[in-house]
Amino acid sequence: MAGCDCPGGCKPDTCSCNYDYRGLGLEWLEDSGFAYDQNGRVTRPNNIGITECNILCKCSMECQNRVVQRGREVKLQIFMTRECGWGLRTLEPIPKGTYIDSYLGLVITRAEAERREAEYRQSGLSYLFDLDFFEKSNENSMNCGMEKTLEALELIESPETPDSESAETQHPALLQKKRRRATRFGNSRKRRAKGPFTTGNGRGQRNQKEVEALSEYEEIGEFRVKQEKVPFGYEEVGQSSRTATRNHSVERTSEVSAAHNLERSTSTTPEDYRLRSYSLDSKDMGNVTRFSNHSCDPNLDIYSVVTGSHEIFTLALFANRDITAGSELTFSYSGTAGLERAKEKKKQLKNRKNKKGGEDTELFKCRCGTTKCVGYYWN
Ligand SMILES: C[S@@+](CC[C@H](N)C(=O)[O-])C[C@H]1O[C@@H](n2cnc3c(N)ncnc32)[C@H](O)[C@@H]1O
Repeated sequence: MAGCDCPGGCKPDTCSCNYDYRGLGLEWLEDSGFAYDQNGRVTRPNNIGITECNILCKCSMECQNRVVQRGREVKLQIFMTRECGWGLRTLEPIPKGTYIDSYLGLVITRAEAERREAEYRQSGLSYLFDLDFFEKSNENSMNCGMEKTLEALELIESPETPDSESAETQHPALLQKKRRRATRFGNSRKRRAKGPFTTGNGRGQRNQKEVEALSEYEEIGEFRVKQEKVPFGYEEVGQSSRTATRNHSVERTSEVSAAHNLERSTSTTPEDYRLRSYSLDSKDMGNVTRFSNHSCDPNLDIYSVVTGSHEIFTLALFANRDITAGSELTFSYSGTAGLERAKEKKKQLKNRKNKKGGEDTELFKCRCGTTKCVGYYWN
């Protein structure tokens, strides 16, 4: 993690936290200013990550490049909707581009998320959110923003110093690219661990008994990290692979599932790649955003925002249009680029319905009631 030291305050052209995408030849992103305007409203599309100034920067909290970390300012209310259970609405008008709040929850491995998803199907209520922004950027051509950034960054990365930890190589796009490159050149040092409960800290491997003997929590600086047994074990040799999220406040998540050995492993197969991803679960820990329902015509968009460590990004919700007081606040569970996937899912579910009686079809039936409703959502 690196901080900026801008004399006289941060300026988009000189602040090292603001990567100048225009300089990389990305004509599609005309605005090379900060991600936020003077009023703190987001100006970029949400298919590209935002890096805010952080705790190591010399600028104050008033800096134009700090919005999400200042927290929620909009008055919200949880209410009972007609069709979708509890929902979230605004008590005041919200101008387009305004930051609403961030989707918070317990960080768990993808494998654990899959286990919980099966459980949540019984109740029909799920609070899981996949942290797959970079994963989807790689595999989904619709998410061209990050893909183009990756291509452009490839041009400036120095081949002599691929492992340098400079500010530039700490950029999430580059971190991801480094991982991709490691995969491409087959220099992965990951190998499958011996047992299902084995964890590794990068310097050695712990057996199941040792894992059970570990204290439940570790205090690591400002982070509170919970060690968890993970159903799938991978050992990463030679790299520390700890992950954590900020303990923001009582309302915010204070626990983190640290599946040490899944983090930073370089993928060898699509299955490895999938399993090393993370998800958020806000069922037991989270904030008001956990009550935000899905809509096929949402008034909020989700942005991946880095406010500190690049290990875990924040899922920040911004208004994608002017919103009137009293309106329900919704986002697309399928992602901005996910409508096609939702339609595809609809087809698959219909086929399954013909074979099995259609329980799943009902489970993901969308009740957003908008004119753009595609009938089903997929989360
Ligand atoms: C993150 S929670 C949202 C809050 C939830 N409505 C509640 O009462 O706690 C997601 C769950 O809300 C319901 N839901 C959200 N959007 C929906 C929609 N468009 N159609 C049907 N159900 C929806 C589903 O049960 C889904 O699993």
